Amino acid sequence: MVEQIEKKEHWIMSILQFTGSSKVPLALSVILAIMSVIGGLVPYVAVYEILLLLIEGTQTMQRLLFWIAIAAAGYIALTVFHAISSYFSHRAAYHILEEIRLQLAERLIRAPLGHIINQPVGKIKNVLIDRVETLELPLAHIIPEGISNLFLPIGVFIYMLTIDYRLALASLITVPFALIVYAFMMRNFNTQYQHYMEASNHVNSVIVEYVEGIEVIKTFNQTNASYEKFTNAITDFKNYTMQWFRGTWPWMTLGNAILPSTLVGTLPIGLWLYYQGAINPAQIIICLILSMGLIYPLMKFTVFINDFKAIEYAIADTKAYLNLESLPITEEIIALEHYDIDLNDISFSYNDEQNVLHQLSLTIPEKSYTALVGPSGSGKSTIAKLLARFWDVTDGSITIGHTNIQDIHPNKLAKKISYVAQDNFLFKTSLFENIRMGNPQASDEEVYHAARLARCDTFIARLENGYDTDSGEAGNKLSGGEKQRIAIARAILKNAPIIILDEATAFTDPENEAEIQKAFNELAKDKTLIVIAHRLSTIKHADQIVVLKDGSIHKIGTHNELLATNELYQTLWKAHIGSKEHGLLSDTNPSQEVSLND
Ligand SMILES: Nc1ncnc2c1ncn2[C@@H]1O[C@H](COP(=O)(O)OP(=O)(O)OP(=O)(O)O)[C@@H](O)[C@H]1O
Repeated sequence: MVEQIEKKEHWIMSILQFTGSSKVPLALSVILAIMSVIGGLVPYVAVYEILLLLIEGTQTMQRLLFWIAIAAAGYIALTVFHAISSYFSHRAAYHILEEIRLQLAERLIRAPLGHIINQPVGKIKNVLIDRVETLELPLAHIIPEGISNLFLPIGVFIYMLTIDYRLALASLITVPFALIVYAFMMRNFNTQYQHYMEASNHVNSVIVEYVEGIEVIKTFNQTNASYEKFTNAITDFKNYTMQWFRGTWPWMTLGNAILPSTLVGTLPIGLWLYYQGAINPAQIIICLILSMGLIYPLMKFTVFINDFKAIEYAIADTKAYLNLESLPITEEIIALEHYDIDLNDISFSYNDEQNVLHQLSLTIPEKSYTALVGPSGSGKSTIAKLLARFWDVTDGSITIGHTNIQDIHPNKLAKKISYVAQDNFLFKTSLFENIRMGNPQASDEEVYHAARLARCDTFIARLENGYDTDSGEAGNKLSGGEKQRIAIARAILKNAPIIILDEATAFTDPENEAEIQKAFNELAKDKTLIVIAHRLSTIKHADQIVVLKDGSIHKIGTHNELLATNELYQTLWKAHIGSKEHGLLSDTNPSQEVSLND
């Protein structure tokens, strides 16, 4: 993700855009941090005054107590203002993180769903959780600590100038030398940091791949090769960071040794001025003390240089998602009178280069049953996803009830279509709540009824906690077919007039498959049904079967018409029957075969 660092806008400006209602806490945090710095200067002044009293011999208990009280008040102000500044900066930081995450979630919902599906889950999670989280620490700490580490030395230096400007300047004698060393150390910082981020992203993706693919790795006995890739990535990352560290460490040590050696200037010059009678003992003592503490806060501030880079990269990654194009959304609510679907001369390309659908036209009458068949890659799933507006068509239009789906508000469209995929996602809650998601207003009885219609009740009853079983716990115990039946129950509850069904390719259990068919039948009653068919025997009774080839409609007809006249359909049918005979498909027992219209 390092490829597109946002150059146009500085990250500070980007962060300010996310501050929203936390602008006031943020401003308060800055003001209080400055007040804390001023409080931090007071004890130095008090010590100087006490020194003066002692050297001049004018001290009285009352005067000494007065300055001690002033010093204590300054110290208390430093601590209290710093603490409150820190509180406000944390509040602002959490608010900014919340704002960024909400905006990201909003943008993900508005972006073409296909774009999101196309992204590796690990990458989105990485940005939404980890990258955004990296902002918290620096954002919360930069204001109170950054301001005090930067402004306290500046304040101390100004105070030294008021005591004796020559000693003040003498305290900076080492700074130019240290800066030269640091400049040398930082000469490749941007490039090195970019490489570091690349290496870090690589190692993260290899780890995610290793964990996600562990089943395949084991099945195909890839353990050694994959483990080697995994360990190599980790070792390479370690080697890279070590090499970077080795390259900078000597310079850092040298710079850190030179920078705080302020006594190199203040001690000889101070003594010389003292013997010249140009300054008094109080001036030399306080300047020596101040000069010794002058540089350390500045050195602490350098820690933030790394944090600034981390923020810059996190903001760039975040903005890459925030800048995702969003589907044009109409706010107008159009009432749909009926649900005929028309594909008018549609073409579609996933990558703006090559069309995968070519000027395709199709009419799907309301409450009819349409099956999409064709060789792998012919465009069946693409059509289904375009109907659900996961993407917008590149050319042409799709209408429902003569209304272009682009003119239907996405929430409304979502209400009208149930998309039952092969790989059905169960949310991390009970199976009962997973079904209820189809219609959050549904009563408990309606949920049970939908589950019964979708033939879920028997297998759910087998689970120890029944409907209350957590989906995570149940996930491992449920077959793909059983999960699909949960999705069907959800869709039955939703009761949308249009059903798109991606028929599962691989269910080996004939009993399960017959149950799925029965569940489909319940779902399909009185609905416009579009099935992406992988098993032709299940769609024999479809009103129309659309045979697709290379992204175009090859032929449309009923099963019998196509079997009699269409060569491609005959081939597909033979292949299907062949695989049945060879037991590759489960529906070997004709008695189990239940058509959708049975
Ligand atoms: N997300 C995607 N990004 C880019 N290209 C894609 C994407 N999904 C599908 N394609 C391409 O679009 C074409 C049509 O694919 P599609 O998945 O619609 O075919 P299909 O008929 O459903 O195939 P299958 O029966 O194997 O599922 C194929 O060439 C495929 O490689």
